[in-house]
Amino acid sequence: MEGTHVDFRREAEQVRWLAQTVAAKGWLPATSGNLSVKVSDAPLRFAITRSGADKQRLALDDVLLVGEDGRPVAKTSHRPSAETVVHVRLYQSQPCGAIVHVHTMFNNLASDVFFPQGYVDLAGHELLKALGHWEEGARIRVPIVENHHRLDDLAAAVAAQAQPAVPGVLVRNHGIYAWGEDADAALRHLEAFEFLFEYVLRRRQFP
Ligand SMILES: CSC[C@@H](O)[C@@H](O)C(=O)COP(=O)(O)O
Ligand SMILES: [Zn+2]
Repeated sequence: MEGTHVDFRREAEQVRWLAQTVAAKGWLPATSGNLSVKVSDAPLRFAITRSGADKQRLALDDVLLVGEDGRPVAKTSHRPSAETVVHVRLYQSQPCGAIVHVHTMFNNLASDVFFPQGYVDLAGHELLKALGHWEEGARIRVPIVENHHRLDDLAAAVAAQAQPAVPGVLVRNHGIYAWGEDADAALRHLEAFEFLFEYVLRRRQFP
């Protein structure tokens, strides 16, 4: 089969590292979430978790190489993540090398509470620097899209709202897609978003 020779061990190890790191935080409950690391741009190839894998115990074998059609490049008995199409659309539209999708309590709450206004407003926080905003008075809006049942629609909605200056898109009562230039940056962005969502929600309890 075409492409079976592609060596993606380094990217597969990065996916496993990301998955285990994020799973240890409790951010991938009940086999939810999916994670990927780009291997090449032309043609687009990336390493992604298989569908239904428990990321706490992810093996290298649970990471598949897929192409821009979202299908495995080589023969495998596993299916790639059901949400692979979202990763495809993000790689095609954003300058990024890794994508993490997680379901957490605070990103679900934030996506629900702020859905009517369409975004989560983040301002006045030191941790905005971790999202690349070093300017004084930094303020960003993290977009929230509907949790479309059809994954092509979900992918289109996420890609339409994605922007390089805000490396994440929330999906209503589902989770977040966050990305970065590499695995370290994607994890840093995710950690910053999760901290800030928790802060914004907890802050509402005080006058
Ligand atoms: C197990 S519920 C979560 C899934 O429906 C989905 O949203 C998800 O994030 C994981 O899908 P997957 O196909 O395992 O990558
Ligand atoms: Zn999901």
